[in-house]
Amino acid sequence: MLELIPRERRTLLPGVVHVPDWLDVPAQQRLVGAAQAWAREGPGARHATLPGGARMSVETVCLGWHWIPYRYSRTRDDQGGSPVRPFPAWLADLGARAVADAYGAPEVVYRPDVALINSYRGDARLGVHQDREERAPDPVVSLSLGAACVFRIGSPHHRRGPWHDVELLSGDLVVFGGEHRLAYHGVPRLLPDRDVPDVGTAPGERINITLRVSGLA
Ligand SMILES: O=C(O)CCC(=O)C(=O)O
Ligand SMILES: [Fe+2]
Repeated sequence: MLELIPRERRTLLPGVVHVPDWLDVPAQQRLVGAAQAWAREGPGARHATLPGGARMSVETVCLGWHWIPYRYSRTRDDQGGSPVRPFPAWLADLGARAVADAYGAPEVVYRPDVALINSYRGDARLGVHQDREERAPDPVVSLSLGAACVFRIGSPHHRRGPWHDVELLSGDLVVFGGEHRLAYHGVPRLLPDRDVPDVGTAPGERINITLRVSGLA
């Protein structure tokens, strides 16, 4: 169905920008194809295990640095120890365009070297957390593909809100940085009843790609 109410680009909080429909459908299809290939390579995507023993409901594959709750490694230490897949230059270029567009700052230099590709299915969700394993101040880029979701973001200081809840649809971009680089955020639920363009995700699946600058060497 046609989207009747145009969704506006919005600054949700200082440093937090939502750009609806940033990726056109062919670009979304290319990213989904790449995400599926990454998720199949080597030991593949996995449900990471939290320090308390709980298994995350999202399935994740990493590029550049392997994220294990809560650290980065060059090797997939919770999957047999093979080297993490390299971070592709084209994805860094896409990240740089995302930050420049979101912030309206073409001069900004942004060289991400980590990607987390999360697949959400069914009741999968992501509890509120900070992205704080990085050692660089650069923003986080988030690209949404497939099923819609509620994305929740608040302040860097309060784990329990108040929250800004925003619906993310396939093709949407969110950038969070500046004074909200360490904001608590999460994905409380998918919105399975929304129409989804045919971008190649499995039925009901949402894929999110987050790009970050690790600051690690
Ligand atoms: O799926 C999303 O939109 C957010 C993902 C996220 O916060 C993360 O991977 O750290
Ligand atoms: Fe996050």
